[in-house]
Amino acid sequence: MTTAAISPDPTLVAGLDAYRSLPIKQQPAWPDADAIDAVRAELATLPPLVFAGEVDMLRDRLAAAATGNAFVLQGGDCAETFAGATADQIRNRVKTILQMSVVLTYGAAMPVVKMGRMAGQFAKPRSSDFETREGVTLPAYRGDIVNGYPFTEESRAADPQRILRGYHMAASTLNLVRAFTQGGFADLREVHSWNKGFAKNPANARYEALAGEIDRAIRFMEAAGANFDELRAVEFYTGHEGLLLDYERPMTRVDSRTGLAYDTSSHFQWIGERTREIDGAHVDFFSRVRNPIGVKLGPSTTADDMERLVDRLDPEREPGRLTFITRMGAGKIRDALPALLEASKSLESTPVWVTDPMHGNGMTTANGYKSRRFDDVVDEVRGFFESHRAAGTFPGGLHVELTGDDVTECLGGSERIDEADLESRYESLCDPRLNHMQSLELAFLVAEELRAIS
Ligand SMILES: O=C[C@H](O)[C@H](O)COP(=O)(O)O
Ligand SMILES: C=C(OP(=O)(O)O)C(=O)O
Ligand SMILES: [Mn+2]
Repeated sequence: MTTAAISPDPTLVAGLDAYRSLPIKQQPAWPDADAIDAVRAELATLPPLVFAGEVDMLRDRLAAAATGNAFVLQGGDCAETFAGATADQIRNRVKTILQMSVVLTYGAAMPVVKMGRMAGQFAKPRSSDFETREGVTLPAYRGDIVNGYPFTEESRAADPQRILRGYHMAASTLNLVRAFTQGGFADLREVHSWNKGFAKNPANARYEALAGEIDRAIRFMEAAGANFDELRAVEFYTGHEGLLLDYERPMTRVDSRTGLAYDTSSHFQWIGERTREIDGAHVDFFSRVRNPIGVKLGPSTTADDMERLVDRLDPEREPGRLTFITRMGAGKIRDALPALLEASKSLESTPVWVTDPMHGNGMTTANGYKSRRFDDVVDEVRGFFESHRAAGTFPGGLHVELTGDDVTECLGGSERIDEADLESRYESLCDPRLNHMQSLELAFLVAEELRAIS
């Protein structure tokens, strides 16, 4: 039986553009208004990157995390780059997320909702609109979808053609992610092979031991007659900061099945700490799409801010619709988070509570690198679990900047990366990421925290 397509409601469509008359932050200064309009028009004709039905499925999965029945793992680069969209780098990131999720699933006996900060994480909010080097001031780098990283006038000028390139890079990244996660590579029976190719280190050895246990359990169950063919494919979702509305708006389409608007640039978008003002463009725009939406909450968030965000973004109080990603900083989380958790109890909303232990823990080293201490990351994660235990709320997920490569960007971990080591392999164009080993170490720690509450 076929169902007739629902035609778009003109009021809904007009509402999607309401943000254009609201205050908006962190957008590029496009030099040519006609050029950006032409790009928006072209983007609106290109196929969606995700299907609305998948978005609905993710909302259901997040509803399970909101109610204590699943855990969300979201990871990937701070800033994806066009040059970094290679098969090797994408595979290493996917493998790292799969490995972390095995550690969490096995440790906590709980389904893990897997999501990349991938296939669209190209736009960056910045503390300053400009960067000065040796007396020369140019526009700040805002991500590959806006301008180039090289410090020249030409490269730093915002170029709308980059939006179309960003779309195509997202499409090819997503295509490979889908191939890996649907085509047998992510089969749980391959649990050992995901560890291959990574340098030997203590976290890998611990992973290998766990993979051995999983293997034995699978062989036992297979011998007992279980059919594991369902393990061949895994659900893997994509998300990125919904920052550049000249990308998000043209990617938003009215679903012919339901007549509702979906931002088809990815399954999930989050609103950043710098763009979450209640009467601003971003909150208005994302209040009108059906995707599950995240909001970053920094240490200055008040209970009132949170309540107003719930009213705007989750008026129906629908589990899975809203995710709060807290990024307080290790020194502040134990003071800032408990009050929000308490206040949330009277809102009849069930947000997914996710910890981002990266963005509140930035520092600059004496030799000039943006970095983070692994110990601070761990401390914030512990503070997150402690606060939830005390409040009786569910710590529903982890959001981290990571790469599957052996970079040296964050300090510490059992490899004891120090300031001098940062010089050997610092590749991020924005914030420092956990490397493969630090990511696995963190997953083991989170699994222990989860086991303690289950
Ligand atoms: O990823 C987050 C932000 O874009 C980043 O932390 C901003 O960095 P900045 O302070 O160097 O602009
Ligand atoms: C910009 C980011 O974070 P926040 O909005 O929390 O600063 C980010 O996640 O890259
Ligand atoms: Mn970042």
